Amino acid sequence: MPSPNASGRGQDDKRGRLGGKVAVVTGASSGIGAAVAGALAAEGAGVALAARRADALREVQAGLVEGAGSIAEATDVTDREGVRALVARAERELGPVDFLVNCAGVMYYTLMKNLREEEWEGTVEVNCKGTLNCVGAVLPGMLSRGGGHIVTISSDAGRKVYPGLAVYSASKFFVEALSQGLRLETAGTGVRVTTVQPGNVDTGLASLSNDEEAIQSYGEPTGARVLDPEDVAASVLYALAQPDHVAVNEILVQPRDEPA
Ligand SMILES: NC(=O)C1=CN([C@@H]2O[C@H](COP(=O)(O)OP(=O)(O)OC[C@H]3O[C@@H](n4cnc5c(N)ncnc54)[C@H](OP(=O)(O)O)[C@@H]3O)[C@@H](O)[C@H]2O)C=CC1
Ligand SMILES: N[C@@H](C=O)C(=O)O
Repeated sequence: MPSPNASGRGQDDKRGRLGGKVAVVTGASSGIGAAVAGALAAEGAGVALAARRADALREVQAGLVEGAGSIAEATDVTDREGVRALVARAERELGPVDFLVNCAGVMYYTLMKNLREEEWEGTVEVNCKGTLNCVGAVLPGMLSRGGGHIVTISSDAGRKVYPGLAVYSASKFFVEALSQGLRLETAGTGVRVTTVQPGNVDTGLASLSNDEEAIQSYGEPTGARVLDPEDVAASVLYALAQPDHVAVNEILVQPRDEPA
């Protein structure tokens, strides 16, 4: 699905803070990923949008500002070869990948005693292995070019475990540990690694849950004004738009009235 305005590196170099850069954004079919794709395109980056739902991706792509090159590629992040194909296409049609923004994720409110083992497994597959697949697909190119930036949407649940979200929290602790390790190992190579840790955001994420006992115990909204996906996209943009010598390693961004 190339956009009519798909363009390679260089054509928009002077437009926006990210002109001439190329980003792969996973989870771009909705919520935070869609907002990130929009924010990066508005700053002049070429964007490869990835998620499983092709129609939803196309809709997000159609809403991007005119002029930014983009592609939309139906991708399941749990499929390592599919992720490699996504990155290969992005490089072919947009240029070498400067930014990976890992937004694909799932979350199920569930109590451990209720043994929702398929949900446990799905969480590990998407949030942990999916993130690894994406990192693995871009890291060699970034290292060989001496630069790149990997941003992962973690969670405030990557800093503190929430009841009803034990496996989800574990998956976000995983991405925090992975990102810390990657950051330490790539220091001096030009690669930057950031985690963004949002609190509650107004997206459809919570609608995956159907363990009523867990939802009633821990998953009901507090009534506080939560974040919009665009608030999280602004944090991603802040990290990506820093001067070369600056690394914004972690950003905790929560609703004002839901500190944790
Ligand atoms: N909403 C919130 O309160 C918070 C969310 N987060 C994190 O933000 C990220 C985005 O979630 P959010 O925007 O809220 O929720 P959404 O449900 O709107 O977005 C989730 C995205 O992940 C994609 N996705 C899910 N499974 C796969 C898969 N196997 N392969 C590729 N893409 C997949 C979905 O696309 P598709 O179905 O088309 O594949 C969708 O685009 C998640 O990592 C979540 O943990 C963190 C803190 C708070
Ligand atoms: N806010 C977090 C958990 O409660 C999340 O949605 O990741």
